[in-house]
Amino acid sequence: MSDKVTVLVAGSWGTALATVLAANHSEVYLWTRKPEQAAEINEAHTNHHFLPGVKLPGNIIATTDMETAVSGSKAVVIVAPSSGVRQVAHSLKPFWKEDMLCIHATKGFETETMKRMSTVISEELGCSEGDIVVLSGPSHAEEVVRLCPTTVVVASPDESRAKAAQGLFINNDFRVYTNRDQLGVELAGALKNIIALGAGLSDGLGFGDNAKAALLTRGLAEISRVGVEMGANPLTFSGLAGLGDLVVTATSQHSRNWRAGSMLGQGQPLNEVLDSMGMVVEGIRTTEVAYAISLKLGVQMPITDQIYHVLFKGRTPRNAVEALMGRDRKTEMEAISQETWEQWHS
Ligand SMILES: NC(=O)C1=CN([C@@H]2O[C@H](COP(=O)(O)OP(=O)(O)OC[C@H]3O[C@@H](n4cnc5c(N)ncnc54)[C@H](O)[C@@H]3O)[C@@H](O)[C@H]2O)C=CC1
Ligand SMILES: O=C(CO)COP(=O)(O)O
Repeated sequence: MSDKVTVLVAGSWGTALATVLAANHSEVYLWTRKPEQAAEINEAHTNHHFLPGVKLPGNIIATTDMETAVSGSKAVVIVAPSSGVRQVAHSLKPFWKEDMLCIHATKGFETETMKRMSTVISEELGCSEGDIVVLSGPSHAEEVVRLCPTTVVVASPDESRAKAAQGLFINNDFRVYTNRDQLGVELAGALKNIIALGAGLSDGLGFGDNAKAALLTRGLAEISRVGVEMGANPLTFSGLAGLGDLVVTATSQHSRNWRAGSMLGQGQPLNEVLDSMGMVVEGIRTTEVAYAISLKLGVQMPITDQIYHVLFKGRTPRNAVEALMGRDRKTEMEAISQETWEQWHS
């Protein structure tokens, strides 16, 4: 069987995952819609806008032609921003074969439909949601390409597919765990970006480590609360896709979500912040979706609620903090519903 694998799109994370795959496989095709970017990757072996100063392995072959990228491949990894995943999966469909493994590494929802990425991709490919494997966890592209030790999780209810994805990516620098909870892993990866925006806001306002620890802890509580309500395994949220990714995104200056939050906290307007980033900040659109989900399910997500009002309703970050600190007195264990508590203690 061919040792060719394919990554669909050449942003920061797609290119970084291509470098991991290039260490394990003879040919890695990297698809981009931009001819000048494909030429740069093939000729100079760089992708300077997304990963400045990084030399890419010579066995990464960039192309703008989907058929060339996909035909004969044993696995396709979709790494577009959530807003582009449906379009990319749609373009993939004519060349898609059922025996190809499909993995995605996108952290977000489709805003218009509030659907998860595995749902969107399976709709376009005409396969079952469980056939898609999600790759997530604490993994900044900038560190992965420097071969800093990194751990991620690959999740699918179909364990054989999760194991196949593990086999594709794992090496001494990039350790991969499997998990069956595709739903929980996808929710955790998307929702942590909201809390990372909040941590950036807090730092931008000049608050300290206490505030950030509170945001991370109570943020994880609301992510777990809504995740469990939607059917995820509570333990997923203390794993790599949950706690792990929350910590790395909310505390690292590599994080676009943290950086955007920090600029907002310093008083810059949202449109200026987004113009200056030049890369996707998934947490903005995810905040809209999570806010709508929390209203629809009647699940309290107080931090998400405040960040929604700061981003879209003109509330000042300081007023948002006052609102959070002035909430009714609570018991900490409301993080888990009584029903879930009883289920885990019966
Ligand atoms: N950068 C990172 O360290 C990590 C990113 N992620 C996730 O990976 C996803 C992608 O993020 P990045 O690569 O960082 O974004 P990026 O902003 O670095 O690159 C996005 C790329 O997608 C392309 N693109 C956008 N829409 C497209 C479409 N419809 N068709 C074709 N190409 C399209 C853009 O031209 C750009 O090249 C996001 O969901 C992000 O949360 C996950 C883990 C780490
Ligand atoms: O998900 C990430 C790291 O695991 C990347 O986060 P940002 O999109 O905030 O850079």
